[in-house]
Amino acid sequence: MSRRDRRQDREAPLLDVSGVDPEFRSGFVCLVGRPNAGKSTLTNALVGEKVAITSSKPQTTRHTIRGIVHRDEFQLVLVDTPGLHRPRTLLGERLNDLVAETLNEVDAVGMCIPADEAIGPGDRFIAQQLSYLRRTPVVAIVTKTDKVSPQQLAEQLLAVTALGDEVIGPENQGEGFRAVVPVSAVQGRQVADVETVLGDLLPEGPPLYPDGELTDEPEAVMVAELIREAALEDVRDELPHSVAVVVEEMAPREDRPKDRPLVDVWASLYVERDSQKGIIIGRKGARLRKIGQDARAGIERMLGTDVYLDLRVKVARDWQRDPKHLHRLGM
Ligand SMILES: Nc1nc2c(ncn2[C@@H]2O[C@H](COP(=O)(O)OP(=O)(O)OP(=O)(O)O)[C@@H](O)[C@H]2O)c(=O)[nH]1
Repeated sequence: MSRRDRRQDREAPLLDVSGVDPEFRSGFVCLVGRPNAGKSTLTNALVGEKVAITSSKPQTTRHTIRGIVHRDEFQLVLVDTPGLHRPRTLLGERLNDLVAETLNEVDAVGMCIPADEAIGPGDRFIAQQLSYLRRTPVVAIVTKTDKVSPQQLAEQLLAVTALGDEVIGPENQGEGFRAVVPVSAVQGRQVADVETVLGDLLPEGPPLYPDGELTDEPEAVMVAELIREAALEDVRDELPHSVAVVVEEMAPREDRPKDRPLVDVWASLYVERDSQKGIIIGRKGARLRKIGQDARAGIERMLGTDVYLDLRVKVARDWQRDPKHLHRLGM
């Protein structure tokens, strides 16, 4: 199946494209990079609203969340992947499968490398994986430029170019990085350059989604991410990868006045051990109450309505290693 056929095969909403400029471009771009490289923050900066969840600790982005960048000349559908990393647990292997699948479907890949950290084995590993993508162009994005001096940035740009030439260069039948673009997503510096470089790599085609649509991720998944983020606040060091959230049910409450709708959300927060359950619940339930309040505030902001959140903490022993649990948790 050609890339163009695959694009038509996707369940994009039906659009009236009769008035579209024939030179309009549209397509899918995937940001990859080792954990903490700045992928989620850049996605947010490009899309202009909080769709991907950021955190200061690695590997919080378990779901593939798309943000859509609408411009006059192109529409760029961003796929924010989990950190591409060496598999350790079963969960790790699943993440890498997901990454591999995603990468084969996209029109361009942006490899994020932080400006303030030396290129390491993790970056090299990812670049090697990208060297297997024969046709998809890879752009290197040097992130967090606000954290380094101009001199350090210049050195990093050279080092990144060298990495591209070495790992995906002519010796491996590649052409190195198609471009190397510096950016500070936090300060909004050169975000437009990243957009232009990626937009230029998209094939000609009509918009894939209606204007104004920021993400096609089901709301329940975004709600689960918001709860998970609230749960990890303050305890990231203790429970880095051991929390998963399932939204069991989500529905507008009946019999509400039209101008004051309310959405009921029933969710379960899974941890791996009883001791972790204790941490989440906290002294006399104080932490769980705070998680509930924070998550509810975030969900209300996202949905624009009042929300009632019923949050239960459950133990699913070693869920990261158990395929049945992973399936149940939507992974
Ligand atoms: N100063 C500065 N910090 C940044 C910038 N971009 C990201 N960060 C910080 O770097 C950390 C990691 O950023 P994320 O966007 O969550 O990184 P990620 O690559 O999505 O991480 P994973 O989800 O773990 O793969 C966060 O603390 C961000 O605030 C930037 O342009 N400047």
